[in-house]
Amino acid sequence: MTAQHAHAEGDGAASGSVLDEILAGVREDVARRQEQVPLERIRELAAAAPPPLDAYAALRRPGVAVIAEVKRSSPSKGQLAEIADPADLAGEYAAGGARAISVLTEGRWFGGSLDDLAAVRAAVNIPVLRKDFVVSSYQVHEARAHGADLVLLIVAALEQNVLVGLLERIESLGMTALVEVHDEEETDRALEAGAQVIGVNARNLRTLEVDRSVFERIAPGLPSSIVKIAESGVRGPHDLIRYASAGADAVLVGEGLVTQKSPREAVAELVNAGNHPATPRPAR
Ligand SMILES: O=C(O)c1ccccc1NCC(=O)[C@H](O)[C@H](O)COP(=O)(O)O
Repeated sequence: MTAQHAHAEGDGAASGSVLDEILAGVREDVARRQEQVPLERIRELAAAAPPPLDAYAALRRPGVAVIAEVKRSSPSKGQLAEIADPADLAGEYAAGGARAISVLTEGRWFGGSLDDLAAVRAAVNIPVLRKDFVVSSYQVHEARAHGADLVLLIVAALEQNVLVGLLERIESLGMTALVEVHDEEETDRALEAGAQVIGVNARNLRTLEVDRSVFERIAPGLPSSIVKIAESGVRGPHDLIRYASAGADAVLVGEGLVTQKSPREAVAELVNAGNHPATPRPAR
């Protein structure tokens, strides 16, 4: 099945197999890259990279932080935007006041790459997230070697012992893990694993539908020390304010930015809403 198939027919999503299909492709791609650049070499490159930025501190600063995503396409929507120069887009996001940049590095479904990550890293001085389907420590070292400060871990994609191991590996390299959940059970697993930054993704991985109320259900139960990120479904300031009312420290936004004529202005609008005195602040 292709990304276009899932978008056009919705069948892969309904069958619950989109995540499995993505993971199968990711495993093949990682194995191929590892043949070209062995683990030992990628570890050396990671060790030689400039030190990571403190993403936890950046996302805890006052106001609702905007994490702006470099997103070309997706299983739910197919192609969203031609992004010829991800570094330029990231520069626009940063100029608009984004607190961090998310870079999708998965190639088959999202049209991303590690080259995108490296280009964005070189262009901005704010934390950069490797947003991918990370299942192995090789990918964590790759992330660091290409300048990531944050790495996404999707609880639904990982056995608990693997989640714990990857989280520890990310932290041992000085990076921050953004641990993504979709329901209460995954949230318990994220907390048990020791996550400090939790993203509640409103997009259901089976149906690909966005349900913003999932954040409203889960976020209030999270300890105040946890950075709470609302992922997906922000189409304008009204969605940011809705998530802020439920305790969001940050929102992660893709489609709502890449489809705008001026991504810089679109980010600035969200940032202004996040800083507005009337916008609720998370309880600390
Ligand atoms: O975007 C998708 O269709 C998708 C499908 C399956 C797994 C992940 C998917 N997206 C990754 C993301 O989490 C989003 O890119 C991110 O939260 C931004 O969402 P949005 O602002 O709604 O583009």
